[in-house]
Amino acid sequence: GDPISLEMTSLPVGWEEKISNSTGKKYYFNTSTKESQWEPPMAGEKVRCSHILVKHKDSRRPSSWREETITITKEEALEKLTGLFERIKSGESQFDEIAQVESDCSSAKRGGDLGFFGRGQMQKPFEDAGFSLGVGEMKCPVSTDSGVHIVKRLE
Ligand SMILES: O=C(N[C@H](Cc1nc2ccccc2[nH]1)C(=O)O)c1cc2ccccc2s1
Repeated sequence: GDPISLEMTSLPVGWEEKISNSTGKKYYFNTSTKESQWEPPMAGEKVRCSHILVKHKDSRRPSSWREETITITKEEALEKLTGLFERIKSGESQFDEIAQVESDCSSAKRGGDLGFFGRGQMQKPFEDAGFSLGVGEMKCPVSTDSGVHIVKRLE
């Protein structure tokens, strides 16, 4: 039969090893995020999520680009969040358009896109939601010290 080609796959999917033209040193390039880094990418599993955050008066930092001092209660924040979630589920509005206008996270500028993250990088309830979702799925509400979120897994 055909010779079996054994390819040593030590890099996570989407990463390539390259040689720097200026230094001749090895570096690593992510073909989907276009990120490059000198250290080999952690082989740990990663997910890419976007989110919509509604902060409230008890949030860790009750301030955002939207509002200097956030005074709504957690209950009011949840009511706002579920209203946004209904608009997204009904197809009335797109997730990224809502995030750009309504999210209290600075990622609002990127339609809520947080990029890729591995375990141990985000607050635990958010991480657990991100790693429990299938690609394209959403979870609402997810509560962290920052406020209440709609989480959507992108990759
Ligand atoms: O922690 C952030 N922003 C905080 C709010 C916040 N708290 C979070 C908790 C979990 C996941 C995302 C979260 N965003 C803020 O603006 O007060 C991040 C902003 C951005 C922007 C781009 C990519 C990653 C991140 S993480």
